[in-house]
Amino acid sequence: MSTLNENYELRTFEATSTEDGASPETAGWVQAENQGFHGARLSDDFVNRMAARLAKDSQVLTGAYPPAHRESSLPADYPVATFASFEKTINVGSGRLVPSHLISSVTVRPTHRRKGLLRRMMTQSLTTAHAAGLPIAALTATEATIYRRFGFGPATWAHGITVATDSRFRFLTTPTGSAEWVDPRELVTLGPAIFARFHASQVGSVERHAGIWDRVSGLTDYVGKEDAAIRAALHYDADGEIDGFVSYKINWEGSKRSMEVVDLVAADDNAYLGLWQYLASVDLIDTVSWRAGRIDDPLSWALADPRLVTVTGAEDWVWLRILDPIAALEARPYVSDGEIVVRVVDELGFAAGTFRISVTDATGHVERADGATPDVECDAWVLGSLYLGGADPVVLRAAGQLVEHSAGAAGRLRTLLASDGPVYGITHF
Ligand SMILES: CC(=O)SCCNC(=O)CCNC(=O)[C@H](O)C(C)(C)COP(=O)(O)OP(=O)(O)OC[C@H]1O[C@@H](n2cnc3c(N)ncnc32)[C@H](O)[C@@H]1OP(=O)(O)O
Repeated sequence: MSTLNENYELRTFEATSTEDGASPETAGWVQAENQGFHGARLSDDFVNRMAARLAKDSQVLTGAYPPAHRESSLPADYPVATFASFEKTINVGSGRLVPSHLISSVTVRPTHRRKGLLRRMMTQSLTTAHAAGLPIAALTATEATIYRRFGFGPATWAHGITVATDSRFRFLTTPTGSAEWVDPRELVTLGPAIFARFHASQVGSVERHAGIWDRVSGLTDYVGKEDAAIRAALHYDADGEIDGFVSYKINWEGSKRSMEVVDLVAADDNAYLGLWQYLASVDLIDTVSWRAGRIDDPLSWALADPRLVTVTGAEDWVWLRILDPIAALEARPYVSDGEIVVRVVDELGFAAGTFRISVTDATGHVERADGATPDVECDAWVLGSLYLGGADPVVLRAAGQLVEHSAGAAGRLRTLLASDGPVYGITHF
């Protein structure tokens, strides 16, 4: 790798916003990050709003600044590369919420790419998180080819679905409760408590950051404009307590009328089906699409005609990186007892070594076993994919990404790392 990137100054600072607005450093970083994702130039008001959101989550921002600023270039406050990290919890099963290092906003200006700036910012950030004792790092990726080299593996997935909501839509068992329209802007206040219940119960869920609520409520789109086309409904349980919401947009294209779900959060299974009942009850609509459907979707099992649900796409969602295998593997729950020795190869070193995982009475004990013969061997990114139980070691062995040193070991690892429920999440960051 070229050492050209060493000429750049990396500055790391907390996102800062006061009553007077964003600090100049934060404002420049926000503009640069937005342009890195090909966004339109942002108004000062929206930059201040974004900065306030980043500051609310104590996001730590890194910018790369070239050694010499060209007079005719963008302002010197605009870094040529951006990187953000912040701490949130991930549900690793049985309601266990593990503090995690979330990485976001990774951009490098095209005129400065492939000089190792991403590698430098990533290595620095992971080293800091590891030193701080965070067992896991996580991100959502624009491209699936970037992050394996840094030890991240896909760990949760989503299905794009389109559901026919015409007169054939009928549940085998009717969910209880009812739905009611709400001003979508209310979701900024009502949404977080509903999400907290989802998050506490769903393995694979990532705690949400403050910026999400502006978008799902239509308060601001990606360039700061209000999206007044967003509509929303709440779901109430049989006792009248709010237990779910959906926000959505309606598309009219000639005679085709469809709805697109922006966000759907349910505190439990009944509320989930109740929200679909509501969506299917909207007149003049033929289909409802959602980018973030579950892989194991109860919807198709609940419907009299499961063929109403069409899977239109499959997407990797959260990518995990194990920073501390012992802490991470002891933090998650186990559904069966057993023992296995795993060797992890990690170019960056954080997860490298041989580890014995012993589970007794559903409690995991993990220790270094560097002299022991491993049962299986894999790269750090594979461990990230296996960690929550959403990926199958037997399939990874078939793909040539997990090596079995003792017969049947991939199958034993599958049993040992099985999750206590379908792995899924609805947080993009
Ligand atoms: C978590 C998130 O925020 S996801 C968002 C990612 N950002 C984007 O998609 C915005 C557009 N793209 C970019 O800004 C840049 O091209 C980035 C951030 C993807 C890469 O930044 P660069 O500084 O060019 O990467 P850098 O030079 O450090 O490359 C590091 C390694 O990744 C590889 N790499 C970089 N970009 C890509 C890519 N898009 N696809 C595959 N490999 C890549 C490089 O070849 C290099 O490999 P090596 O070190 O193993 O030889």
